[in-house]
Amino acid sequence: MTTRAGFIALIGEPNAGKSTLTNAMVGAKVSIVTHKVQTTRARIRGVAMEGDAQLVFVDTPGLFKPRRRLDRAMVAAAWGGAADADIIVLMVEAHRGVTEGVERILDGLGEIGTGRKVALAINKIDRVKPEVLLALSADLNERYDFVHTFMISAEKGRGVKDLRHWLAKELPESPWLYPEDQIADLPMRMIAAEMTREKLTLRMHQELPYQLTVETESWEERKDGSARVEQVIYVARDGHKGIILGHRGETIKAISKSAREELSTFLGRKVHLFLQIKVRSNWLEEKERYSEMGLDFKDGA
Ligand SMILES: Nc1nc2c(ncn2[C@@H]2O[C@H](COP(=O)(O)OP(=O)(O)OP(=O)(O)O)[C@@H](O)[C@H]2O)c(=O)[nH]1
Repeated sequence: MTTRAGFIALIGEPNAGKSTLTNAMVGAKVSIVTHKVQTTRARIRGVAMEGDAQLVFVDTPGLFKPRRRLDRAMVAAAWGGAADADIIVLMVEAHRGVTEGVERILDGLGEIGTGRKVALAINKIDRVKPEVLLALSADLNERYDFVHTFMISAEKGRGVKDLRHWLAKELPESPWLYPEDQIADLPMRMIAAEMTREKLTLRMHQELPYQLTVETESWEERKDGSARVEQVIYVARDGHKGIILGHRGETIKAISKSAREELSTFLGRKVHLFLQIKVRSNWLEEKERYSEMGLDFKDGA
């Protein structure tokens, strides 16, 4: 069997609908993988299967006019994600048309886009009349040589199938980048633990993030449709516990809030998240900790 696989970067102004489209692409059929890939500059947003092709969507921060240093770093990261991708899809909002921001992105594409497949996806078509769409498509195609133009509504799911089908066809022949069963089976509780670990990593400094691990201890589906999730943060030292708790527990509260919000958005329903910190000086030597992370524990290693 010939398989195809590759990275697809969705770029566009903030609010163009990149996250909505990723979710629509991944759909119910497959799970989504949310984790940082150390070797790639961008974050993997979702993995979708289409026939024999595996589509890996990479998240890029919205492209906007950088003002501060942080802005510049984010925009650079977005372009970095795009430059590493096999296919770039530029998302433009139908009702906003060619804004200054879109013009700037087109200029950027001119610089990095040569020899790459760049498709145009005019999103939010539910918000405009067909004649507006045709004019916009013509205008954009005059400004940049897109290999294909799609008219979509990521939110309503219109045109999403066609786009996914096309992407699958255009990806290079390659073995899958993620084992199919791993994606399908990646347990939700592991993804949820990763989300909390990510929030911890963002807040903690230096080596602390490498000395902790997060496990989901219990996951209870409640009658009202919400989920009750209990997680344990294992730290290696007593002092680390205090740092994660923060003054009057403020740090852990903030971490818990952002992890809960992300998980809740991901699941599309309410989540009650409870975090507990346990000190286990030797957790790095414990076999169960590794299997919880989906890693092999190598004896003697
Ligand atoms: N009417 C309409 N709204 C949409 C459509 N797609 C996305 N939206 C809305 O547009 C808003 C932004 O969507 P996101 O998917 O968060 O946009 P994004 O590009 O990921 O935004 P950033 O992460 O800020 O870069 C949300 O309120 C969506 O509900 C669409 O097809 N039609």
